Amino acid sequence: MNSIPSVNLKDFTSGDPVRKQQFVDQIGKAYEEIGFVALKGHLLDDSLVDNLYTEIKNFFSLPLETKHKYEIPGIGGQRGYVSFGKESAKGKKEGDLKEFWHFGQYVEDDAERAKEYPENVNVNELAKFNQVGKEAYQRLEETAKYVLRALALHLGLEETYFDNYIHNGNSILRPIHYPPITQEPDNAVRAAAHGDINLITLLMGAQGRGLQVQNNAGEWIDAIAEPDELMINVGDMLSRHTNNKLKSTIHRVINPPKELWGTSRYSIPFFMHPISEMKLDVLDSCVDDKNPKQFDDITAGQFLDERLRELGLKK
Ligand SMILES: O=C(O)CCC(=O)C(=O)O
Ligand SMILES: [Fe+2]
Repeated sequence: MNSIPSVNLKDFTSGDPVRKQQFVDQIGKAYEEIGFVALKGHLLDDSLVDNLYTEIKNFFSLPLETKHKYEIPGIGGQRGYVSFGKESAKGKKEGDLKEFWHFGQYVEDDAERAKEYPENVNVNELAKFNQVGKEAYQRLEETAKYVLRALALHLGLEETYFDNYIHNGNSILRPIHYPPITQEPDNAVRAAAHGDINLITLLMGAQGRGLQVQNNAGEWIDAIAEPDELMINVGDMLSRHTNNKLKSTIHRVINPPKELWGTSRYSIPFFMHPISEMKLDVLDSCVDDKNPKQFDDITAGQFLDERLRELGLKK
């Protein structure tokens, strides 16, 4: 496969069983082959998208001293600001050429769960930043819920199988700024090749060139979305849970050609995580003689912890 298939979530939510099943089949096939789809019909409206870009560009334009106030030690970068070069892909020593922010879960109906997560960090300098981030988080989370319902059906599970695992889950919304490149980056790239940790990722901002996905033949193909599309991919948690039936595909963000070094890239992934106690143990339905069980049993919380250490975010 050398392009990313496009699907429309409105088919799934249309109420028409034929269109619904078509969506399930299309996304299921795409995730078994390339692990990525471009999704139309998501739940973010244009004004929310515009406001979110405005707010995050305003934030990353603040003076470095101001941004540093929001870099909170001891929480593995799970909320607030993470400065340039801090995160490196698993197994790579050079840091990625990016700075980012994390909005986390807004737990409003479960005091015990609320205690488990670090609090969201409020930016005082920007009046609308916190509220716009929360709205985008919740719209993306709702969009992701429907995508997971479609995947549950594809896997032969109850449609709502994932619902209780993702309600108040440990998802994060990560606006990223890749600043202009000012000197020869040697071995460093905007984002080195990696698989995502989580269940699925919904990515805003894949409209420009930069994101590339490795297909089965090992070739890097461009993943470029239409203006009204989100890029959505399978992460390692879902790949483990399905014994690699659904593919967590390696992807990267390459540096622009030299004449475009002066431009920033802004992208905004929403990493959909379940609650920490969800067992990622391989589903029985994904094991047979031809596909023996490939992964040890582990919970989502343990798996996340392991990976944050490998990324240099947790000590
Ligand atoms: O910036 C992008 O387009 C993709 C970023 C990405 O893959 C990630 O943060 O996991
Ligand atoms: Fe990624």
